[in-house]
Amino acid sequence: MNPQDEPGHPHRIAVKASGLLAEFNRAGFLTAADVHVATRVGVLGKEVDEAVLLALALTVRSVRHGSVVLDLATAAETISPDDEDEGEEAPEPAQPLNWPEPGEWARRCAASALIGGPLRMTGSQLWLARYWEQEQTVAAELLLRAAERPDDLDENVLRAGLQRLFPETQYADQQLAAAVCALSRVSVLAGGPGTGKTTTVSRLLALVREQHPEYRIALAAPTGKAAARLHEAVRSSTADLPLEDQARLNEELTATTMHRLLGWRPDARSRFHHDKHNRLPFEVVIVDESSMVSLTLMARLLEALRPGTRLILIGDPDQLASVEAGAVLGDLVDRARLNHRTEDFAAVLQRVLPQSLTSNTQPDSPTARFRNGVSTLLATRRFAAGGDIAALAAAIRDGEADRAVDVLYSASDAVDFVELADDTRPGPEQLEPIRAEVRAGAAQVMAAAAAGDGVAALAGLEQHRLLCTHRRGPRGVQLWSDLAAGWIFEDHPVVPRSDGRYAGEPLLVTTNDYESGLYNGDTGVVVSTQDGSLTAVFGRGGDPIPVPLARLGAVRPLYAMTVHRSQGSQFDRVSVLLPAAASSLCTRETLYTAVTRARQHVRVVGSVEALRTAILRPAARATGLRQRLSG
Ligand SMILES: Nc1ncnc2c1ncn2[C@@H]1O[C@H](COP(=O)(O)OP(=O)(O)OP(=O)(O)O)[C@@H](O)[C@H]1O
Repeated sequence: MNPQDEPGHPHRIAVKASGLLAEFNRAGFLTAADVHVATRVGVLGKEVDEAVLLALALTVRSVRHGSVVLDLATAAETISPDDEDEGEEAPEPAQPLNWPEPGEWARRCAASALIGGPLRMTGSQLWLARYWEQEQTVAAELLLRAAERPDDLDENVLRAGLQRLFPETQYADQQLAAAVCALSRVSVLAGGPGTGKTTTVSRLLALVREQHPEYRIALAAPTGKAAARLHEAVRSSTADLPLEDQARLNEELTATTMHRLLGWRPDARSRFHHDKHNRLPFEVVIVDESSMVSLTLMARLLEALRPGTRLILIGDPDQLASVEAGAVLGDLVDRARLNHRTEDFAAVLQRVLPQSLTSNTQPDSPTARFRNGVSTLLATRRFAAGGDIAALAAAIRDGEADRAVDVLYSASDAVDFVELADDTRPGPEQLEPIRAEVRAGAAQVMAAAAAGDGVAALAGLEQHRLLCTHRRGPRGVQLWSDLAAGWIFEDHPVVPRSDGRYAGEPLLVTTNDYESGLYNGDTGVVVSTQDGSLTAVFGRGGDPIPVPLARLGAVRPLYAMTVHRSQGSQFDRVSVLLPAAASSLCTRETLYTAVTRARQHVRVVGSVEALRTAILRPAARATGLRQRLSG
C-alpha cells in the first residue's frame, strides 16, 4: 500500500486535484491514488470531461473494494465513503455531493474516447478494460468447456462405480454430484463446511481413475494452508474406500497452491509460466476453496487449461469473496436454478444413477449447459454438539436473523453469545470467557514450544482463534492482539531475545514467499531447538515445515486475525468480534465465514443489532460475470 493510501494519512488528500475529483476526494469517496490514476489516464486519453474522469476514478475505487463494475445509474445510492477501519472517521461531506445526473453522466461517458480503450461500457455500467476482458475470458472459457460433454467414461462402469462408492441412500446427493462432475468438462461443487465436498471429489477421482489409471490429476487451492487441508482431507477420505479404489488414489496425489500450479514468475504478478501458449498437462484439475479465487486468477487458470481437461471447482459460495476483485464462485452458482437441467443431460444422468432423478427441465442453450455442471450439497455431515454451529451458519446464510438469535441464546455447548453494545468497552464479564480461551490455547503452545515439539505447538495454535473484521479500532485485530498478548504474558512472563523472538511466539506470514514456500496467511510457532536456540515451524497438514528464523520473510505475531485471512482454515474453537452495526464490513458473508471456521465451538461477541444487521446485509459486489452466464 502506498503511504498516501493509508487511511488517515495526510497525503490521502490529492493536493493537485480539482473539480469533481477534488470534491469526491475530500469527502472520502476517492483516495489520492484513485484520483491520480483517473487524472493520468485522462491526460493520456485526452479526456477533460470531469464527469467522465469521476466515473473512471469511481470505477478504480470499485475495484479496490472488490467490485468489477460501476453502475452509473445507482452509484449515488450505493457508494459511500471509505471506512475500511473503525475508528477512522470518514470525512463528512460539508454539503451534498454533486453527483452527475445518471442519464446525462452515462451519455457523456459513452461519448468518451476512453471507451474501447481503458474503459468499457454496457448500458450504464462501466468496467476497467482489464477486468472486462477477464470476465469475458472466464465466461467464454466456461461456456466453451460446457458446450460438450466428455465421452471418455463407459456409462455402465460408471454406474457400477457410483453404486460401489456411494452405497448408502443418505449420500444420494453426493452420488448425484459425483455423477454430474464425471459427466461434465467443467463443474462446480458447492456446499457449506462438512457437507462432504472433499469426500465426493475423492470418490469421483477414484471413479475416473478406475477407467483411466493414466490420467494426471492436479489438486490446487488459492492458499498454502487450504492446499494442505485439501491434501489431508483427500488422504483421510480415501481410508474407508474399498482397497482397489484406495490404490487408485494412493500415489502422487499432492495438493499445491494455484500460483505454484500455474508456475509463479518472479518478473510478473499476474502472469504465469503456464498460459494459453503453454498449457497445464493435466486431465483433471480440482480447485478447492474456490470462493477465494479472484477474477484475475480464474481467468489465468482457465486460459492455461487444455480444452479437454476436466475442471472441478469446489467451494462455499456463501463465504466472503476473494480479497482481490470479483466474486467468481458466487457468480457461477445460480441459486434460483439449482437442479435445473437440460433434457439430454438429465437423461444421461439417469442412465448412471440408481435413484430416479428430479430435475426442472431447462431449454438447451450455452448457459444452460454450464448450469448442468453445478451441484450443491446441503446436508452437513460433520458438526458435533447437535449441529448448533451448522444451525447458526444456516440461519445466517438464509438471512434469518431471528433464527440465528434464537440459536445463540439457546443453551448450547457449541455456540455462545457475549453481548457487547457497539459503543461500549468490554468489561471483565465479557472479557473473561475470551481470556480463558486464549490462555488455554497459549498454555499448550508454550509448553510444546519449550519442549521443542513443533507438532503439538501447532496443534495448540489451532485450538482457539480470535477473529476480527477490522484491523484497527475497538473491535480490530490490533487492539485485541494487544489484549491477548497481555493475557498470555501474565501467565508466561517471557524474556524475548534481542530480535524480539521467544519460544511459543505465534507467527503469521504476511506476504507470499515463493522461495521458502511460505504463503500469506500461513501460521507457525517459534519453538526451542535441542541446542538451546530457536527455530520456527509452520503447519502443512501433518507435516510441519521448519524454517530457520534468519530465513523468515515478513511475519508478525499472531494473537488475532481478520476473518478474511482465516478463510481456508478451521479451528476447534473460535471467538468472533462483531464490528459495529454501522460498519460497512458488518455483512452476512463476514459473519458466515467467521462462524464456519469453528469445528467445535463458536463464541460471537457483539451487539444484537450488529448481529441482525450483518445477517440482513449481504455484501454487494458488483460484477458482470453472473449476467454473462445467465440467460
Ligand atoms: N459419503 C460419506 N460417507 C462417509 N462419511 C462421509 C461421507 N461424506 C462425508 N462424510 C464425513 O463427513 C465429514 C465431512 O466431509 P468432508 O470433509 O468431505 O466435507 P467438506 O464439505 O469437504 O468439508 P470442508 O468444507 O470443511 O472441507 C467427514 O468427516 C467425512 O468423513
